[in-house]
Amino acid sequence: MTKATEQDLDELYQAVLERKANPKKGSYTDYLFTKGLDKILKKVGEESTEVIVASKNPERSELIYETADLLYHLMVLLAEQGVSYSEIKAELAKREGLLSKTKDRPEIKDL
Ligand SMILES: N=c1c2ncn([C@@H]3O[C@H](COP(=O)(O)OP(=O)(O)OP(=O)(O)O)[C@@H](O)[C@H]3O)c2ncn1[C@@H]1O[C@H](COP(=O)(O)O)[C@@H](O)[C@H]1O
Repeated sequence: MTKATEQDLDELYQAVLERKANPKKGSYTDYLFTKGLDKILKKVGEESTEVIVASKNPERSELIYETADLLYHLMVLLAEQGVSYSEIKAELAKREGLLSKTKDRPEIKDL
């Protein structure tokens, strides 16, 4: 468990999964699961746009806020679609291996 002032993505994904397994009245996460995939996709789209807009604002706090919103909605999407966050981490780890092998291969460095 990270300290109370931080929440990592594993913990966030677990909290979202827990809410899916045990719906709670008044919970926004429960509201999204009840509305279903199209609503979740709409939120992912909106939050992605908000990250783009925030990136143009010199005030970094807006980008931090909108990125947190996007990551949360992505975790809800993964849970809805039955994809675990561990699978995303495994995919990233595979790429790390791939990219380290490309270091001596300038012709594929842009992969
Ligand atoms: N990390 C989040 C989180 N980030 C953002 N949000 C919610 O996402 C919504 C985004 O705001 P918007 O203005 O875009 O959406 P809205 O207008 O309220 O809703 P829509 O009408 O667009 O559906 C807000 O209601 C936020 O409260 C979150 N809601 C929950 N979590 C975490 O999810 C877990 C489960 O929480 P509950 O949802 O409270 O059960 C806990 O760990 C929470 O910390």
